Amino acid sequence: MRYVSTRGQAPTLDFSGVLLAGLAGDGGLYMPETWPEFSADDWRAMRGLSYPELAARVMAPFTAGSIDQDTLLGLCREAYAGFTHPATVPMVQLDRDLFAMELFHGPTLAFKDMAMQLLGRLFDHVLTQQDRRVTIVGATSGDTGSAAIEACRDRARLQVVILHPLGRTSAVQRRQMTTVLSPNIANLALEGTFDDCQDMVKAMFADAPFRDDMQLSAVNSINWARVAAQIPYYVAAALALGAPDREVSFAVPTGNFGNVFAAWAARRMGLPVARLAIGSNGNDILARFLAGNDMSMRPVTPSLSPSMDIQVSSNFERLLFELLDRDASLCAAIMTGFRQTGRMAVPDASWRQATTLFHGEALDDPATEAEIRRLHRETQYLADPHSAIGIAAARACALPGIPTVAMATAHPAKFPDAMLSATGLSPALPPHLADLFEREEHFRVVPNRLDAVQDAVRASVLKNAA
Ligand SMILES: Cc1ncc(COP(=O)(O)O)c(C=O)c1O
Ligand SMILES: N[C@@H](CCOP(=O)(O)O)C(=O)O
Repeated sequence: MRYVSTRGQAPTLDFSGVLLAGLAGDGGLYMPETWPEFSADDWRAMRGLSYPELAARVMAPFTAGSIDQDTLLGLCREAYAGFTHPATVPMVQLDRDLFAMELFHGPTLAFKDMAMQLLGRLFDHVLTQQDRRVTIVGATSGDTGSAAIEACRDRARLQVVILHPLGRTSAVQRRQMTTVLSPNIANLALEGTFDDCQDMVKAMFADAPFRDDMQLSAVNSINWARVAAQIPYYVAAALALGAPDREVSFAVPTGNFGNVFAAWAARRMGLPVARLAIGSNGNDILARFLAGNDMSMRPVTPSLSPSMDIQVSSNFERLLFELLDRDASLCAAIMTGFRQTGRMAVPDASWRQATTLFHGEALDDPATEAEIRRLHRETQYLADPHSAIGIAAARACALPGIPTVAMATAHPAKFPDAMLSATGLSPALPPHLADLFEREEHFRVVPNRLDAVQDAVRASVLKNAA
């Protein structure tokens, strides 16, 4: 499989190339040159597979030409062996046609482990083949960082530098990152928002001498491999509910648009998906877009669901590229205009097309807390603030007779204050994290300036090389 940039000016690459490149050289995002499609019989043949087998089957067309199928299956088996639930991604029935798929049974208790546990191994495999080292720079609003650190710690060919927004994650999220003291891990606390962190990552990629000198790579969902590894659990959910002989809908708490774009990709590959409901917090740019084609940036406000405190949803560019029938120069022009004006000029026809599949629902903090409380009272289910937003979106956007699966993206113990305030309960961290608050923390505060961040990245690479 070859990959093309959404902005049309970068060379096409194979899967290994895309994995290591992260962001395309023209600032765009890599997309499969053509979409693989599975027939109804292909989907039926996947029923009964274990999760690692299913993941390898679904991802095989994307890695074809770079990674052979046996190797991919072996990596998938290793990646999901450490998940604490035997089903890897169990589903809980909340109502007659409403289910929650729990994606948080990996080591860092959020859905990011689903892709990151595989990505760490894919990086190791490809870098060993090519005898190379890379520096991973990542931006996190709370969960990507710890999942990347856990997946990449102590890997000799990887240096990992994670930027988080100072004071804007939960204490559990921050400590999951900053208490990992491995020499190949560095944590930078940026004086800014997650969007600033993400902009820094993109700016470092745009600085070609720096990018080449540091051998930069990415683990955010701007890296296609992240999105590809998030597709299989949508397939698992749909098959469990009767696909391909029955339609399903998904509801996804959304920030950077990577998770819900994986659902879109599953549909594009032939999975019968009726509706995609997007849940947002008060940072509701995507809900405003779907309601009235208003994709205009507003200042980010901290919320009970900090991982979704995002205004620039990077993966929206991938959907836009498709909505524009893959017109890369128009896509590039719209994205450049967005960064210049803070408003994205999506053509009306594309917006209308998006609204035939996507529906948005935004919950402010009081509504999020009310949803957590209601769920607990009526079903005894403890949903973290992000998952609760997804479940509320599922209820608001459900189609009669079609089951909706809401993605439960984080364990409630990651957000103890919100859970306590909503339910009076504070779920315990699992045994491997029980002493998290006694561990030593290490991170460096950096000003919101590219030169300061680049200096810190360079210093961490030199320190580990010494
Ligand atoms: C717990 C949780 N839920 C939802 C999201 C939003 O997912 P995405 O950024 O893929 O839209 C995130 C962050 O990405 C998250 O950490
Ligand atoms: N919510 C994320 C933000 C980054 O998203 P990604 O999927 O692009 O890595 C986080 O928790 O860090």
